Amino acid sequence: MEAVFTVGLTGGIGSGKSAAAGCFRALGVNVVDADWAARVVVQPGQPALEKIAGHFGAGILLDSGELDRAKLRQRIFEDSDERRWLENLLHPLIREEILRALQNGTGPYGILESPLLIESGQYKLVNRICVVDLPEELQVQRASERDRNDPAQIRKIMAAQLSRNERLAKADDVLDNSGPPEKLKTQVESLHRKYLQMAQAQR
Ligand SMILES: CC(C)(COP(=O)(O)OP(=O)(O)OC[C@H]1O[C@@H](n2cnc3c(N)ncnc32)[C@H](O)[C@@H]1O)[C@@H](O)C(=O)NCCC(=O)NCCS
Ligand SMILES: Nc1ncnc2c1ncn2[C@@H]1O[C@H](COP(=O)(O)OP(=O)(O)OP(=O)(O)O)[C@@H](O)[C@H]1O
Repeated sequence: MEAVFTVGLTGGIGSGKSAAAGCFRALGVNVVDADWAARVVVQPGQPALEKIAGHFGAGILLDSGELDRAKLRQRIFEDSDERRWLENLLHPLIREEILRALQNGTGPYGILESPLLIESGQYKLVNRICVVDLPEELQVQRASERDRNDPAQIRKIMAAQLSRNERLAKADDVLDNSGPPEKLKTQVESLHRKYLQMAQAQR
C-alpha cells in the first residue's frame, strides 16, 4: 500500500495541539490523535488493562472496570520508573493503533497529533514535524485552567516531556500559539496549502 503523506503535529501539554488539529480537520485532513489511541488500548477487555491492574493493583480500576486515569496519572508522574513501565507496555500498542488509523483514513494527507511524537519514536511514522509553540508559563496556565489541575502537577508532566528548545530544534514547521485562536487558524491555513502541495508532489 502507498504511504500517505503524513505530518506529525506535536507540542507539550496544553500547547494547543487539539486546537490546531481541529483547524486541520475542518479543512478535510485525516487527523489521528495519539491520546485517543492511548485510550483505545486500555479499554475494558484489552490485555493491557489487565496487565496494568496486575502491576499497580486492582485499586487502579474504577468500580465500572475502567481505568482510573486520574489515579494512574498521579502515580506515573510521581515515579519515573512506573512511567517507563507503563510506556514500555503501551507505546508499541499505541503505535499499531495509530498505523491502522492512518492507513484507513481518507483526505489529501494525514496528521498524527501526538504530545510524545519525538520522545516515543513516533516521528518515524511521519514525513515532517510541525511543532505548536508557546512560552512555557503560558502552557502551564492554559493546561491548568483547562484540566482544573494543580500547576505543580502540570509542571511534573512537562518535566517528563522535551523542553521547548529541544522540541523546536526538531521542527520543520512551527505554529506560534502565543496569540489568540484566530492567529493560530490563519497559520494552519497557510501550512495546509503547503502540505497539499507536498502531498501532491509525493504522488
Ligand atoms: C496516565 C494517563 C492514564 C492519564 O490520563 P489522563 O486522561 O489524565 O490524561 P491524557 O491521557 O488525556 O493525557 C494528557 C496529557 O498528558 C501528557 N502525557 C500523557 N502520558 C505521558 C507520558 N507518558 N509522558 C509525558 N507526558 C504524558 C500528554 O501531554 C497528554 O496530552 C494517560 O496519559 C496514559 O495512559 N499515559 C501513558 C500513555 C502515553 O504515553 N500517552 C501519551 C500519548 S502517546
Ligand atoms: N490561542 C489560544 N488562546 C487561548 N486559549 C487557547 C489557545 N489555544 C488553545 N487554548 C486553550 O488552551 C487549552 C489547551 O489547548 P489544547 O487542548 O488544544 O492543547 P493540547 O496541546 O491539545 O493539550 P494536551 O496535550 O493536554 O491534550 C485549552 O483549554 C484550549 O481551549
